[in-house]
Amino acid sequence: MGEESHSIQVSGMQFSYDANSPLFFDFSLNIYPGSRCLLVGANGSGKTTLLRILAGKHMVGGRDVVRVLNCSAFHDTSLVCSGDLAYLGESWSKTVGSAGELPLQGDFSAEHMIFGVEGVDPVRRDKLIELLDIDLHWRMHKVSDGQRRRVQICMGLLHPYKVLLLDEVTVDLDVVARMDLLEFFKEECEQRRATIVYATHIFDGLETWATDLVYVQEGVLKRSDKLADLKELKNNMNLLSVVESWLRTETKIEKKKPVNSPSPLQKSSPFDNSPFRSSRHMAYYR
Ligand SMILES: Nc1ncnc2c1ncn2[C@@H]1O[C@H](COP(=O)(O)OP(=O)(O)OP(=O)(O)O)[C@@H](O)[C@H]1O
Repeated sequence: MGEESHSIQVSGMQFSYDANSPLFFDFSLNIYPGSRCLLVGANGSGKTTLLRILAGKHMVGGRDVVRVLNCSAFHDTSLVCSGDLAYLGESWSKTVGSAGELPLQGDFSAEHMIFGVEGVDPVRRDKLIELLDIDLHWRMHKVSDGQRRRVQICMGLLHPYKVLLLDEVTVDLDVVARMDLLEFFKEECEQRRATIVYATHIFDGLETWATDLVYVQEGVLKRSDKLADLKELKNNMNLLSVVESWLRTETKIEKKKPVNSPSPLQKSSPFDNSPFRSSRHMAYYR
């Protein structure tokens, strides 16, 4: 990577919701331009919080602690205003970036929403509308969750971001829309050296998509690896199995495992009624 500077740089970050128990303590992370970085971890491990901190939604320490594109994520509002930093979070109302804070839903069209975003390259806009298969006549109070999500994603991507933070945004999309969107993101990273951090529990198709894997456990950075260097993948494990094994080790479920229960590396089923299958593990299938 030579002397290239990081697009995301977190140095010794501390953050707590509750003064008595810090979620992040002395947390550091560096991500290079052009990376497609998967952010993984159990429910409650801090992924959403980390993405929100990177998106400048929480003030954390001084100007040097959380840097995005060489600016302070919280203090330099130009990052978001310019569209250089885009964040697509869980809910419609949380979306920031080029699209700004969006209204929830109402009796207006998808066209009204999308064409209301100013300063947009029409070619990019048309490409996104086609990619996401959006019908501009959709009335936003009548669409399905997946259709609403498509419009949200479209608006969040209208400006050519340099850093994109994704928090489980593909969860409502059908498989075709999800794969097309992932391919689009890949192109954006390769052609423009955009950086993507994607928190997800769904690993289908990501072995060949992602370049980096960051694993967070209860606010602690446990792993930060190039996918190409992951020995488990080289040994023909798939990504789901790798992450599953890390999480199972973390929760020490194996200690309780009865003799006939499946191997921890075996792909689990959403219909498995095992008493050891807590709701956190069902999250793989959300
Ligand atoms: N607004 C909040 N106030 C207080 N505590 C919070 C708040 N948001 C999150 N937390 C706590 O911070 C921890 C990390 O939550 P976070 O949402 O970042 O986890 P996550 O890894 O994104 O989880 P998931 O995979 O379920 O989305 C959890 O213990 C959660 O209860």
